[in-house]
Amino acid sequence: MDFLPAELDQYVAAHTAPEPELLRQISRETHLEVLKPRMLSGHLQGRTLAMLAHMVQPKYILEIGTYTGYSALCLAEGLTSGGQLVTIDVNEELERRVKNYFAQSPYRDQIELRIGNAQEIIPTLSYTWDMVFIDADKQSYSRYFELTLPQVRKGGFIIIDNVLWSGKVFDESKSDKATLSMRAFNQMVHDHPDVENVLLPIRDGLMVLRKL
Ligand SMILES: C[S@@+](CC[C@H](N)C(=O)[O-])C[C@H]1O[C@@H](n2cnc3c(N)ncnc32)[C@H](O)[C@@H]1O
Repeated sequence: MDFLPAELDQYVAAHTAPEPELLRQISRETHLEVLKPRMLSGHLQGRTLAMLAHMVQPKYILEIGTYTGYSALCLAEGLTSGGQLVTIDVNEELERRVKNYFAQSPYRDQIELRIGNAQEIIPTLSYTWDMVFIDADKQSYSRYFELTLPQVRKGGFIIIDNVLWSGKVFDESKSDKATLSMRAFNQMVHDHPDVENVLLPIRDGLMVLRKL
C-alpha cells in the first residue's frame, strides 16, 4: 500500500533517479504476466534499496523472497567487486523468468538464485551477511529474523518489507492473525537488545535494523 497522496507520490517519483531499463521491463512484464504484481518493490522502494546498498557497500547480501528479481537487482547495484547476493524463493515456476532477467544484468555473475523453502536453505548458507532483505511469507518473519541475525556481521543491516501492513498495524480495530503477527514482530525487533531500528514509511513500510 502507498500512504502518500497521489500528487506527492508523483513528485517524489519525478525527483528520484529513474528506473534502469531492465527494471522497467521486469516491472512491466510482471504486471502483465505474473500473479500478484503488487508484490514487486517498484520504483521508489527499488531506488531506496539500491541507495542503501550503495551506502553500505556490502560484500554479501541475502534476500529472502525473490519473486521476479526486481529487488535483488536493485540491491546488487551496491555490491563491492567480488561481492555476492544470494536470493531465495520457494516458487519454482518463477525460476526460468528470473534467471533470464538476471542473465541480462551486469550483476549476473554476482547473483545466485536458490529455489526452495528459505527456512531450510538459510541454515545451510555459510556467509557472514552485510545486508539481509526479508520480503517473503510474513508469518515467518520472526523465524527469518532469528535465523539470519547470528549470520549478520556486527554493524550489518537487516531490512524488512511490509511492516506497516497496509496501515493495519496502527488500526486498533484490526485484529486478524496476520496483523497481530506483524504488530508483534515490529514490537519484538523494536525491543530487541541486539539491534537498533528505524521504521521508514516508504511504500508499505521498511524496517531497517542495524546489528549492535
Ligand atoms: C513479496 S514477494 C517478493 C518481492 C520481491 N522481493 C520484490 O521486491 O520484487 C514474496 C516472495 O516470497 C516467496 N516466498 C514465500 N514463502 C517463501 C518461503 N518459505 N521461502 C522462500 N520464498 C518464499 C514467494 O514465492 C514470493 O515470490
